[in-house]
Amino acid sequence: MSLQGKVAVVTGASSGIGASIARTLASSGCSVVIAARRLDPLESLASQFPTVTPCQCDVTDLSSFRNLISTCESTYGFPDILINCAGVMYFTLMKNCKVEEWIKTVDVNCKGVLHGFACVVEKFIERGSGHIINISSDASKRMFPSLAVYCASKTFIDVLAEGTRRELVGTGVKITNIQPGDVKGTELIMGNTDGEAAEKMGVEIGKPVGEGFEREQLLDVEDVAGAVMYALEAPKHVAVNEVLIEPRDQE
Ligand SMILES: NC(=O)C1=CN([C@@H]2O[C@H](COP(=O)(O)OP(=O)(O)OC[C@H]3O[C@@H](n4cnc5c(N)ncnc54)[C@H](OP(=O)(O)O)[C@@H]3O)[C@@H](O)[C@H]2O)C=CC1
Ligand SMILES: CC(=O)[C@H](N)C(=O)O
Repeated sequence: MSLQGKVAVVTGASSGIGASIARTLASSGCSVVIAARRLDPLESLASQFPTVTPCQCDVTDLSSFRNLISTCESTYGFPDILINCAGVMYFTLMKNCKVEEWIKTVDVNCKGVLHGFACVVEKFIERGSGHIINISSDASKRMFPSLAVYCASKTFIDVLAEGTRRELVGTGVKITNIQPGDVKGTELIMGNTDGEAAEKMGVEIGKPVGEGFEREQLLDVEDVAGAVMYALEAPKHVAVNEVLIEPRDQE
């Protein structure tokens, strides 16, 4: 299915995977509203494409998410596609009780996605079409030490999506979860604080994801954007419900 003329909203588009998805959609003929809390990187990305508009949004705040969808509606029309990509990941050992980081993980990764559903599902059903894509993680499929809360948050997304998908069978609405393994060069672990947990995972706090890994142990952001395109471009009668995409040499 061609994406020419479609309207998309991408959260978490100020860096990493979300920025790559936004670039790919814009290059494929979509009008895109890109969202995150940091406006500067959004504006810089938007300046490279005639049909990309930045919108500051905190996905943990429902009214902020509603404002994002209204901005899209008044600029390009109600979205055909919502990409829930905003997310945080903290390596934390449960014994170190980083409660604030646990709560933030739940707020962004779980509540943020729920807010996205709240803003589009009803209208998608009414229109008989619409596609929600969630950037989940392979951490929803297998547990990693030091990531209990993160794994739980991504499992929440998978279960939410599958439950909603079953409820919506026959409505024309599609929901896809993309479950990437380690992706190179994103800012996901920059703000981590539990040094003991990070050390256990063999990562250095303050460095982008993948420092010191072999090439075949990492995906590029474009690989994840490619998986998103695969799901979006599938024929109308095909639902790509999940895509587990990992680097060749990830254990
Ligand atoms: N890198 C990896 O190895 C993998 C990443 N993922 C998932 O991919 C997604 C993107 O992560 P990635 O690109 O790696 O990391 P980045 O840290 O580069 O991107 C995270 C994005 O989320 C945004 N964000 C964080 N909190 C909020 C918030 N409250 N409201 C709105 N936006 C927010 C950030 O923008 P800002 O700070 O400006 O708000 C940023 O744009 C996440 O959901 C992550 O879990 C999944 C599997 C593997
Ligand atoms: C658990 C992981 O490290 C996964 N690659 C992710 O970043 O979600």
